[in-house]
Amino acid sequence: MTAVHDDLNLYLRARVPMIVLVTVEELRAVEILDEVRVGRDASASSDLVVWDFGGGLASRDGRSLPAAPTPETALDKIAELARAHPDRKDIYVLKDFHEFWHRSPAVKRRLRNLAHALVTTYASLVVTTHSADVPPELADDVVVLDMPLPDLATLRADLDGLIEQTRVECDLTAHGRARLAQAALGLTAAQARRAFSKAIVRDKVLDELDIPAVLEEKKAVIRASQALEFHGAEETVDDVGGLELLKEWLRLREDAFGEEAAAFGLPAPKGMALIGIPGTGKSLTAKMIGGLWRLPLLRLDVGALFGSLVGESEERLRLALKVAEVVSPCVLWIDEIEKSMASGGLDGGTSARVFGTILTWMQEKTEPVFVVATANDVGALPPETLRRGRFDEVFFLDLPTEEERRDIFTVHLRKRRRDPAAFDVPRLARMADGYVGAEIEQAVVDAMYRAFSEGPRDITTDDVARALERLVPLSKSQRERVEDLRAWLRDGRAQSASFAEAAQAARNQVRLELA
Ligand SMILES: Nc1ncnc2c1ncn2[C@@H]1O[C@H](COP(=O)(O)OP(=O)(O)OP(=O)(O)O)[C@@H](O)[C@H]1O
Repeated sequence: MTAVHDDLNLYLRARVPMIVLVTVEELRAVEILDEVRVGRDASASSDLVVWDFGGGLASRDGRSLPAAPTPETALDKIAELARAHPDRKDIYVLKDFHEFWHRSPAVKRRLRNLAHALVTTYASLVVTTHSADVPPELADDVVVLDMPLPDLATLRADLDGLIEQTRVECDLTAHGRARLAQAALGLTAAQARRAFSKAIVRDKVLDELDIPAVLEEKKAVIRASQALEFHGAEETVDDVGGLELLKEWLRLREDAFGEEAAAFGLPAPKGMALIGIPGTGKSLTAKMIGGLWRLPLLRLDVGALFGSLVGESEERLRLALKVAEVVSPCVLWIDEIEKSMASGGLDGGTSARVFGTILTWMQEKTEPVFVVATANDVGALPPETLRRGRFDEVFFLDLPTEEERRDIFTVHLRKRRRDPAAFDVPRLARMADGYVGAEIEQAVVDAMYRAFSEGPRDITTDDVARALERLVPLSKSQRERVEDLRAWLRDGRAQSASFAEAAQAARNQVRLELA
């Protein structure tokens, strides 16, 4: 039994007349409702009756039911049936109703009437829909229940069932089976079944090699949701130059999602915001956290949330957040969160609603999903966004200090298989005052191109120095924008990400006070 079984059972017992079950998994929803019905009353005095636009009313118990080709007739017939047998604990499931309840006042009215009429019977009405967009007139009469994606136990049971059914050769231990089921977390039951079946069909054996295959399948499905993307844990702490304070903060929380931490009474970290000038390593840091904490990293592309149909954006967002919850513990990286506010109300309030949904979810989430929100335009963010309670810490990634620039040159020279000791890194770091990490990387790469085209010969400090001179850093070309952002830091609204910077800020503060 899952939490959704318990919730449904509770509402049915409480005789709530109408339940709206929000899910993309219609089949699973009907199965769960049937399990709840049987668990509650296995006698012949309860039936599960499903209506859809193509098939009319259909009884689980094979009873013959009146024809009901339209939503209006369906509601009328259900009212008649319930009135004729007020003691039956029948569950009527209505599919496709979201297609009608916004468009037809007659459907809306009949639904309300039916909900009121069912109060005097033992029958219940369940509407399955993929959108929680219930018409406001019905809000008083319904309970909206979000059906989560299948949990590990459900997927494990499905996998075991499939293995038995197909009699496939299974080389997996119990632990291996659990890992295979875990790889499918975040998929719907049907998608998981497809991924398992594909793995079985591939070589007629189920073994450890199928785990990456199921993970790949999951990546593809999640990518198709258009707003979420899986990232492998490829970045390590060594790929990030500087940002020592930020790294220290993360290291301290490295094991915070484990069982031991929970037993110790530690709350799981909620999230962090990374604010800063473009190219200072915000995205890089987000990717590094997944690697450092050995957690799956999901990137939510806020821009991709926005669909052309009404309600589509919120729908995509809700699905994405659901996936993150079910995959948890995980890191959810909300890239360029300010984009969700970007249209300035020109889209009929969609962006404001999307943004509001993200903030409310962050405030209320109970699953261990660590949110990393990145932004480089704080002007677009309402001030309450970065309130404590939502984030454990707000970090500001400033222009790198000289020491950090040395670190960043070292990282990128090493990355390109060059020995940093063969370069005058301190000279380059001094020259690169005002350059961000991305620009330093670009200078190294530009120098390599030049050296390659002139020989090829190996690159030297002078090549990199010349590449730096050719580059106009953002801190110069967009001085005002950069200064605005830095002023924001000075206002004390964020924690500096670098040790040296923090020390410098403290020194400046002391100087200011003395003056
Ligand atoms: N501190 C750093 N150490 C090493 N490399 C860095 C650092 N900062 C930036 N880089 C390099 O620059 C690239 C781009 O940086 P990144 O995308 O992380 O910046 P960002 O702050 O997210 O920028 P934007 O706001 O434009 O998305 C990184 O992939 C990395 O190669």
